[in-house]
Amino acid sequence: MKGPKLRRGLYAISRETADDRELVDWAGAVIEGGAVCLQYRDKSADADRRARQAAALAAVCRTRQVTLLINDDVDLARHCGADGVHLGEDDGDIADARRRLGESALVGVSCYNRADRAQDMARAGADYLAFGAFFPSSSKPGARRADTAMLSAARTLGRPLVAIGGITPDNGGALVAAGADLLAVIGGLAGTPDQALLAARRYAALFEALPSVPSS
Ligand SMILES: Cc1ncc(COP(=O)(O)OP(=O)(O)O)c(N)n1
Ligand SMILES: Cc1ncsc1CCOP(=O)(O)O
Ligand SMILES: [Mg+2]
Repeated sequence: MKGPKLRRGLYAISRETADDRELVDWAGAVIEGGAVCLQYRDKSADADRRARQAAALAAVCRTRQVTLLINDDVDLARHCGADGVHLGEDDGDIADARRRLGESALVGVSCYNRADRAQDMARAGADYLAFGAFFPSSSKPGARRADTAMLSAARTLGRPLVAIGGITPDNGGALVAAGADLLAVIGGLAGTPDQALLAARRYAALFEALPSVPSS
């Protein structure tokens, strides 16, 4: 039996910060603005900070009933009680993550601009397929680029689709119209908590304005 469900909407990804309070305030603001899913993404080698911050986000997300995924790190996801993990092509496989996290864990994967990988990952049981970067991203300048045709084609795979990379409230509508179920955003949610809240509202509004694209 599957546990947490992935809702359609804004998928907010954290920026790295040494300031725990700033991270928690940001999380509260984007959730208030309508984010349905959060990802803790910290590529630092500071294991104590990662454990502390992931636990803090887990507490916020539990209280607000928002899905929490951890980037890259299955052990951290298990220790903090997150709903699951996000895995890229070098971050381990779905079956191993499920063995370690349990059957009900959510496991989302990066597919970049690769239709073959998306098909393989859908077969392997990914809970969502992420494509991108759709636009230049200052958070990940070297990210491979994808186009909206990939999203439309991936509707046949029957999995929720996530779009990432340089997404703003102004360019995100085209991705939702092309079939994205979630928009994953880092830089567009930067700033003070008030700024993050207002930006989150604008992303969330894109999903209210546009119906979900049926799987073909
Ligand atoms: C929702 C989402 N999509 C893609 C990524 C990128 O994952 P990956 O390619 O493993 O790169 P890093 O984020 O680990 O640098 C993501 N994190 N989240
Ligand atoms: C992690 C990642 N993978 C592809 S683009 C990207 C960064 C997304 O951040 P932003 O929303 O600031 O472009
Ligand atoms: Mg990764």
